[in-house]
Amino acid sequence: MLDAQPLCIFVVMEPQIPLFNDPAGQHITLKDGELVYYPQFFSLQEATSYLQVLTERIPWQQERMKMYGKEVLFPRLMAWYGDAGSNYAFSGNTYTPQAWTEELLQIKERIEPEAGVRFNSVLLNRYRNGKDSMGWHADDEPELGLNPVIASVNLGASRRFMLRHPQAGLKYELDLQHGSLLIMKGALQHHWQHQVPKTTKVSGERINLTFRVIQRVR
Ligand SMILES: O=C(O)CCC(=O)C(=O)O
Ligand SMILES: [Fe+2]
Repeated sequence: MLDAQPLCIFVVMEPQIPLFNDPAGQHITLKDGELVYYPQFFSLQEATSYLQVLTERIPWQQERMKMYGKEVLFPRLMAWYGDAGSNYAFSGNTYTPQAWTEELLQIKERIEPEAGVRFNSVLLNRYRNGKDSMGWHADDEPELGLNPVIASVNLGASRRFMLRHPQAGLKYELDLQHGSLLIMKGALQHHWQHQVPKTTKVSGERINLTFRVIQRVR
């Protein structure tokens, strides 16, 4: 049984007011995967400015997916940016990237030295309030290749990020705060799933950016 007797490792990050950026990363070694969490990767001012600019300038769309033969709306807004050709297929759709904006390129260049890879695309998700969410999944599409490095930038309301390793019965959770960076790497996407559940505790907006390397450019 998947969720029987999970070994619960529970981490709650202290809420902090990041006036200055602090690039210190917390290395979290999990069975079959690795996380590096930088609670204050961007300063409060930078993070707030990116949140505002992205909220206003990105042509956010509510996409549809097929679920059990029915068309349903994703419970969040999305956008896909990247190098020409870095098409990405998931949940029954293929997304063609829009050309990089200045802000997205700036963020990409800031995080690449930490991630140690050059990203060619980014998926943007906008959670309008606590009712918006993302269900359990792994970022294990063939385009992402073996052991992908995925860098996740968080702006706006803190949301709980939950991970589970169904085979080993393990769980791990952390709150992703405004201005933070989470790097997922190693075999994580092949063994762990993650989600951002709905919550009644959050009413504010949140934008998450997951920078990725799409390997098979079509
Ligand atoms: O919003 C988040 O923190 C998670 C985003 C995510 O898992 C994804 O875009 O694949
Ligand atoms: Fe994901």
